Amino acid sequence: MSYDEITPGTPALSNDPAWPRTGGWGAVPDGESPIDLAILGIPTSRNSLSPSNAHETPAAVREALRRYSSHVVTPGAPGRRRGKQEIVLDEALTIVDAGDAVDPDSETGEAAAQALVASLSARAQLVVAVGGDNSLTVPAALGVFGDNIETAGLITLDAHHDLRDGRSNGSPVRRLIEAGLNPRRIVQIGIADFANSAEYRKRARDYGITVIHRDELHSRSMHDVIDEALHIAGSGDGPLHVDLDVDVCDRSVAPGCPASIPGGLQAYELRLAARLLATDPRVRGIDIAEVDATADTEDQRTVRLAALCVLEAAAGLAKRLGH
Ligand SMILES: N=CN[C@@H](CCC(=O)O)C(=O)O
Repeated sequence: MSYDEITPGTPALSNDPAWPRTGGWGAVPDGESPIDLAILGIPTSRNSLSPSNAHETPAAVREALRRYSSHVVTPGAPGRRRGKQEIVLDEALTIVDAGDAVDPDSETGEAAAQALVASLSARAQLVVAVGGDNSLTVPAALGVFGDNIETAGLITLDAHHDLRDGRSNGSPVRRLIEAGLNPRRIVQIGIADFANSAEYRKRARDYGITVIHRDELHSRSMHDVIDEALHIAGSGDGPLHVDLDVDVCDRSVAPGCPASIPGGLQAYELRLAARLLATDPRVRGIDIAEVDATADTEDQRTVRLAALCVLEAAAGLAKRLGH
């Protein structure tokens, strides 16, 4: 679908040279020149517990990115007006699009996706992997951790523990622990009632995972929550990976996620979390999971939120790099 098809009646807007659009980033250049931000698609969907066409989402997110400008006013310290800076992401950062991993639902495809993330991570300050169902978190995180899994940490924004048995979108956190990730450096933000079970809650407790329940987020600022998460996940001084499962959001803003429920985070809360996390230099990878573009029938609002999370990650990275 072209940009003009999804915005009928606004051809002038799409052609305004004074309002350049983001996205459309080039492929990874040959050689070893450094990259600031690398994005790729990891289109997992076949092992999803709920039937999902999440494999169609990376392409939809790329299309949605074309709606937005990369103009950002980066905030100063919380509550302070000083320190604000105005930047254009596409000018401040070297951003590349590495395309999509092939058949990441299969074991060999998952290993190849992990290798692709690892190669990007060796060159880029931050890798953003667009899913795909939540099983993409395994190759995305393992690729980012590389040989440093023993010191690594994981932060999830997710309504679910993802500690199920087997291989699905409900098991990536357990699989990462079994691969060697220390569960005491896992922080799960936004775990929701009526979306998990006593058994999986017990697993989280037994592992020593830090759980910040959805209801806690009503009385704490996102800045405070993210600070705590970074402190715990980063305690090994190793690389951090962030899983943004969009089903942590309220169903009204994330209808394209099979498992989003009423009462979740607002869109701005997920966006703020993405930006704050990307600002920290220990965060080397972020994935965006569980959006099924074909179920996003309202007005593409879930795909648009996923695209904005990519841009928030870029804005956080720009701040990290001093822009
Ligand atoms: N990350 C998502 N986990 C959910 C998936 C549910 C679904 O696909 O319906 C879970 O384990 O319950």
